[in-house]
Amino acid sequence: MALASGVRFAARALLRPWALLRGTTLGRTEPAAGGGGDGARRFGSQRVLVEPDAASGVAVMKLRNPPVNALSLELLTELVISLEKLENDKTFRGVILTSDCPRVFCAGLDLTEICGRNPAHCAEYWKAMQELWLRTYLSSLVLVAAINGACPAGGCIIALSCDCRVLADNPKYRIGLNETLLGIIAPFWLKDTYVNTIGHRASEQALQLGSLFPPAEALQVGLVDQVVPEDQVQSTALSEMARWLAVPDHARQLTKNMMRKATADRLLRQRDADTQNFVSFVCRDSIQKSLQAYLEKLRQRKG
Ligand SMILES: CCCCC/C=C\C/C=C\CCC/C=C/C(=O)SCCNC(=O)CCNC(=O)[C@H](O)C(C)(C)COP(=O)(O)OP(=O)(O)OC[C@H]1O[C@@H](n2cnc3c(N)ncnc32)[C@H](O)[C@@H]1OP(=O)(O)O
Repeated sequence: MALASGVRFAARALLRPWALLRGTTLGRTEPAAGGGGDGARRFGSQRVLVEPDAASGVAVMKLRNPPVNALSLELLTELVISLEKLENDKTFRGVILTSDCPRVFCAGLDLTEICGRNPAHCAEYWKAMQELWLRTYLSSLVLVAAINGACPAGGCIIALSCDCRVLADNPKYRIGLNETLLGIIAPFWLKDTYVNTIGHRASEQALQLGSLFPPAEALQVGLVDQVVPEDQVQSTALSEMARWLAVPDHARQLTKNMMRKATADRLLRQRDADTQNFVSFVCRDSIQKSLQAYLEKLRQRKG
């Protein structure tokens, strides 16, 4: 698809400067425990584990950046690269995104990447965040989020950019965009994604209040498509995947593109300005103070 290859090109251009990733071992392939043939070989990187099943054309991609899968620059980069690898391999038609960390799907932005960092680092970090969103939101693959833990803010961004969301029924696993409670603001493209998913009024309310929805409410508002017992998240995600894969790829992909292109284009048109806004916003003294205070609170709150 022309758009997808355009984004792919942009991703490659953007990714080049990150070649010197700290401690990254990309492209490693190893047999899965107890696995045998090609379909059981897994690959990935330090922070993203990919379990491909060639027979079904579905890969399970697990975030593993303990303790809470905070979106560090490395994790963002490794997610983009792993997804690109699967997109370039015609064997694969779908990806299930899930967490390898207990109780947390993804804690959102790694606040240590934007607290006390210089503007150049914050800019590099935000570009990586934009890239992951563009890459997932416009992916030609079917993406199903198997949300097996808490899913605030940036975690919710990842889930929202998938085609379908299955959430484990545990009251501790709340999902939503809680940015305002940290004294920060969701960027326009994230707001757009929220509105596209749950509608204008519900987004207006949830964004201002920084609502984190427990499973039943998340289902009711349309933030997730299914809520199931924790031990059925993976199997339900696979059933959902089968439903989406029953549709011919070209028709589904063109329809996805038709539904999402305008939202993505809005960011593509003003990506640099969005980065500058982010940097000047988070580097303000007052915002740095709120982020530091929030991090401190998180560190003191145990259990
Ligand atoms: C006017 C101009 C406008 C311009 C606007 C432009 C741009 C907009 C600006 C910003 C947009 C940002 C969009 C996205 C934002 C985000 O994602 S912000 C991050 C939000 N995330 C959260 O609020 C989640 C915080 N974490 C938690 O609530 C919990 O940790 C949990 C995920 C529910 C898990 O709980 P639990 O299992 O109990 O684990 P702990 O709380 O004990 O945490 C373990 C350690 O992990 C550290 N940690 C947790 N979250 C983060 C994080 N997000 N970043 C970094 N570190 C994190 C926590 O401090 C613990 O560390 P220690 O073990 O104590 O060292």
